[in-house]
Amino acid sequence: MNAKTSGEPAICLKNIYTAYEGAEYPVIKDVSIEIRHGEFAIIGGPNGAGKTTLLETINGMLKITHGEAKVLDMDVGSCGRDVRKRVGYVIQNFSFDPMTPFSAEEVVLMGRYGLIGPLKKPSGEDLEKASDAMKLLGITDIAKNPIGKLSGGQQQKVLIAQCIVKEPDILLLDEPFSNLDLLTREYVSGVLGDLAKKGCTIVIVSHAFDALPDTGIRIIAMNDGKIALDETCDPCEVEGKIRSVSGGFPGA
Ligand SMILES: Nc1ncnc2c1ncn2[C@@H]1O[C@H](COP(=O)(O)OP(=O)(O)OP(=O)(O)O)[C@@H](O)[C@H]1O
Repeated sequence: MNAKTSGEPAICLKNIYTAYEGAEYPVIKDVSIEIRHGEFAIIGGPNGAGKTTLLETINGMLKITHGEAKVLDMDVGSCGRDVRKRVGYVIQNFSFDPMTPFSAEEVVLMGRYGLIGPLKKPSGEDLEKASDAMKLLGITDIAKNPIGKLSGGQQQKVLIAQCIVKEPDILLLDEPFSNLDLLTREYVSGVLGDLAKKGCTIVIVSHAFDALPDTGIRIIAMNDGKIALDETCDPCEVEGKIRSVSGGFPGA
């Protein structure tokens, strides 16, 4: 029985502390949250608050020093690799060398590799799913272009398509809108909202709140490694709520 059928939340953190290797103090401090299947959650808060660190904790990439973390019913500390097979993660700071020897469609197809298995060729179905994901993100016309020679926004759409083609149960996206123009932000946000309606849990770290889907948004605002606010509201209320816990600009 998987987490979806057992009625367990998709993500369940209890009194979690996470520290980077060699660091004296934890970044994430005593965080407890439950995020249900199909929820659309935004993690906000000031620079350095621990938002990326929280995503990487959920994805089993960092050492949990205290507490209990379960994702899709699996213990994150001992089953990180299995967790990552079912979680899509779009990282914040990506950069492709202009000479990277892969086309956009090859990068999208890489999202299927975990499902295909080692040393196996993609099937017709894999190619079809990659093609569908590219259509969904509106990048079919650049499919054959070298990834390193695309614009930042085009590369971002390729990386989102790569995660979608994996058909994950949870999608973690770190500032996915940072390179996208307003209309594209609105469109991609709608795509993510539709995925949530189909049961995929969406967790987005973002500083941009002007193009959220028209659905209940769970806001998790962080400050200094802790949860400062956790509630569900309408999209138009998100920015005000994040501002209310972010404080002023340091030095202002
Ligand atoms: N690889 C690392 N090793 C050690 N400390 C790190 C590492 N990455 C981040 N940190 C520290 O963890 C803290 C939280 O960083 P994190 O990237 O999670 O913040 P954030 O809220 O995502 O910030 P931003 O909005 O600027 O992206 C910061 O104090 C940062 O210096």
